[in-house]
Amino acid sequence: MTLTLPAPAKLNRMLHITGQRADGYHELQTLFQFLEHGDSLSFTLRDDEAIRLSPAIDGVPEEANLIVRAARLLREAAHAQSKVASPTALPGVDITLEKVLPMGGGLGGGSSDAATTLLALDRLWGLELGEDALAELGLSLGADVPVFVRGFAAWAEGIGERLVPAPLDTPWFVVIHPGVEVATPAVFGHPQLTRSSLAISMARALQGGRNDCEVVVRTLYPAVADALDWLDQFGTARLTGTGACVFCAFDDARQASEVLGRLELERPMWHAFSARGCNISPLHAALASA
Ligand SMILES: C[C@@](CO)(OP(=O)(O)O)[C@H](O)COP(=O)(O)OP(=O)(O)OC[C@H]1O[C@@H](n2ccc(N)nc2=O)[C@H](O)[C@@H]1O
Ligand SMILES: Nc1ncnc2c1ncn2[C@@H]1O[C@H](COP(=O)(O)OP(=O)(O)O)[C@@H](O)[C@H]1O
Repeated sequence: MTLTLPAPAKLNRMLHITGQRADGYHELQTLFQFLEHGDSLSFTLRDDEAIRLSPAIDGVPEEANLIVRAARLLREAAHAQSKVASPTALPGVDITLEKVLPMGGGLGGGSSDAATTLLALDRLWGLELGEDALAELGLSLGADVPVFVRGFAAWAEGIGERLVPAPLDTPWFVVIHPGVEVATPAVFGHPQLTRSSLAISMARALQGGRNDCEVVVRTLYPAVADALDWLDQFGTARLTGTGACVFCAFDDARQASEVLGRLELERPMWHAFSARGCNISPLHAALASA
């Protein structure tokens, strides 16, 4: 049996940096929302214990791939929680990845792939570890993984692990990838990064907010600044996460596709897509009917 599930993108509708912890990680306030657009993963159990991913992602060795890491971590956790006698007592799995989301794009593709892997294998292996345990495992893989495990649009605090549901509007978005890959540690390590925004309430954030990474990312990546300025003529353009993708909201699909048409003529070198925002992750919608 093969289980095929989506790994949707996320947007950070706003992102404020309110401090830095002793371990160097930054404290954030951010609004996460999912997009009806993303990667797709298929899982088929094997007769032996191997975990295999294909195709490989260029430049990401298998042992660093968040999909393989998530599968191995889940197997160890199942053993640690006495669900199985040994990690290799669970059948191996063939995982096929259809990669759509750009890497280092701020769309959370790697994190979303990891969350989809945790939920898919929890189901296929019959583990029922529970969402709290899966979110905690996810957090050890990356700060963005828990929101994809939980599957609801969220107001996030801490490093992104303290989540409460956020009643966001669900417009259509145009998302532009200006052709550069942003290194998240380079942004968070930058001396000029704002690290002391005042903490605000979710209600206030829902009325609009900035992305505190934007100033530094504009300086480090002129292509991102160019994309923000181009998109700003149609509304309020924002960076998602640490970039490189930028987005702008539209009332309907028609307006979004008109902007994509303009983009093709005026900036043919940029990749872009349009997709609707959603407050329940497409992963959870798919799991409910699988
Ligand atoms: C900023 C956000 C917002 O959604 O998005 P992205 O642009 O990466 O998608 C995330 O919190 C990113 O999460 P994620 O991409 O999982 O980051 P991690 O792998 O945990 O961390 C990469 C590196 O970024 C820095 N980092 C990350 C998160 C954070 N709150 N503070 C940090 O200082 C650390 O140097 C860390 O080593
Ligand atoms: N399955 C995966 N998909 C994408 N990136 C991955 C994956 N596994 C590991 N990575 C690594 O994680 C980095 C961040 O990827 P990604 O989550 O797509 O970007 P971002 O955090 O900016 O949204 C990549 O540059 C890559 O080195």
